[in-house]
Amino acid sequence: MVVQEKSRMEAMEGNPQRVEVNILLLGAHNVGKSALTVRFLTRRFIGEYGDIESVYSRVDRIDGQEICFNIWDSQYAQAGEKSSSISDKQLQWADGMILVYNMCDRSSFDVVQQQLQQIRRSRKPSSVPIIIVANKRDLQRHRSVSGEEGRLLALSQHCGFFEVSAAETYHGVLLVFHRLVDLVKETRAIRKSMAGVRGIVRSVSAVFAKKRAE
Ligand SMILES: Nc1nc2c(ncn2[C@@H]2O[C@H](COP(=O)(O)OP(=O)(O)OP(=O)(O)O)[C@@H](O)[C@H]2O)c(=O)[nH]1
Repeated sequence: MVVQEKSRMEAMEGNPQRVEVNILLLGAHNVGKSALTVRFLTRRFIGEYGDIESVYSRVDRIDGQEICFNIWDSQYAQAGEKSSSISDKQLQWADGMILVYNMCDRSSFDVVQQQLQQIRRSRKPSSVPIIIVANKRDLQRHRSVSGEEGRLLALSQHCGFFEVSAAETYHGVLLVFHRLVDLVKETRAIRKSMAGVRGIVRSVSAVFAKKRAE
């Protein structure tokens, strides 16, 4: 009996389940969405990136659990192109989002605020974890958005916040993706327990309704 319990515990600790997490990268043109994606996937910064919108995958083992990152590196439409709004397909697909701006370009910070508003209008607040990323930290001597402003926006919108340089370091970028996975897992756990509570409330209500009818 004791042996059985031990092997069950070992199986749980080894957790063979693979967790899939869909991450959508948003933000204005040229802020470094592809650079962050490529840095995370390959550890490299290659300098120039094509204009292809794609979904990439990478599997990592975090705390003994296999995590499959699916990353949608979106394209921001430039002036004269089609609408730059986030599509319903993107909103439905994403388990978590990374909103990127270039700390040296204030207009890209404005785009993040607009995109946040669009997300909040289309989904229930706090239903999707979001991390705001100020990129190009290596150029911070030219910064036009202070760290304080970024942090305040993140606080007011219940988002995570990081300042990174896709050009300079892999570690900071890794932290962003791993933090988002933690938030997605927390959100899923909350949803699951809420569903459990709703189920109990429904059963109790049904019992009382039956008793009243008798
Ligand atoms: N100095 C510096 N340059 C960066 C950094 N991240 C990206 N870049 C450069 O910024 C430019 C735009 O990077 P991309 O990753 O293509 O930007 P994007 O947001 O994917 O752009 P779109 O796909 O057009 O929406 C490229 O020339 C990159 O080399 C960074 O952290 N520091």
